[in-house]
Amino acid sequence: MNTSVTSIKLVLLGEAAVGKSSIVLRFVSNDFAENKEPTIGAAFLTQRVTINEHTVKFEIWDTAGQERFASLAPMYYRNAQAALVVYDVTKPQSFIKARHWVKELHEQASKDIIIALVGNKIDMLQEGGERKVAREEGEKLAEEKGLLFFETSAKTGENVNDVFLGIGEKIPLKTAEEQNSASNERESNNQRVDLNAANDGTSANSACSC
Ligand SMILES: Nc1nc2c(ncn2[C@@H]2O[C@H](COP(=O)(O)OP(=O)(O)OP(=O)(O)O)[C@@H](O)[C@H]2O)c(=O)[nH]1
Repeated sequence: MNTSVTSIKLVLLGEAAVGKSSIVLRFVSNDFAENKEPTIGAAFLTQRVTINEHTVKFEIWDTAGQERFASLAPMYYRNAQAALVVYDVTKPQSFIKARHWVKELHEQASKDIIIALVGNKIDMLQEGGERKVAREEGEKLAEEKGLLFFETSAKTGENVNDVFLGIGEKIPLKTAEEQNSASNERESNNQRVDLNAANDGTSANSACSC
């Protein structure tokens, strides 16, 4: 069995209140909060999972969706190996915003970034909420742009783990030596990220004024 750990730097992007932090909370703590406070700046959390007998450590940057924080996003996606672009299936405007994020990532992020398009809050459809973004619209965008596609509910947990496992399965699992040299390279490119990453297993809400 391969005992090396592959770290995957992953960023979440999407309009405010689509459920980015809730998806992370479900994945990391298997929990949900009805009235979650908006993220300020960004939050950092980690979670380890086993994929094909290999340990993968997700280093997760959960960015704030509010417009006033939009200029900070490049700092978080610049060296990311994976991104979740999240929208709310009951909010068409959030799907338009998701399209913009996909375009920006393809123009500005690492050329081999793995992107998952995630339509969240599908539980609301069972509770009388009206679907405003058809599943086919999401699938079409994902197919056109080469993205993974999922519909999720952070509230019930439906498909949330599958998003992360899907990403983990797409990223080549590295040997320990390759992993060390990749993280050294990332360290020199982005010291701020790795300073925060030292807080393994904790979450940090960092109000960033940079
Ligand atoms: N019904 C339902 N509500 C959800 C779901 N995910 C999140 N919410 C609710 O939607 C609201 C916003 O969720 P957040 O996780 O804070 O959204 P966010 O995208 O991180 O928001 P910002 O931090 O402002 O960018 C909260 O009240 C959550 O409880 C879901 O899957 N279903």
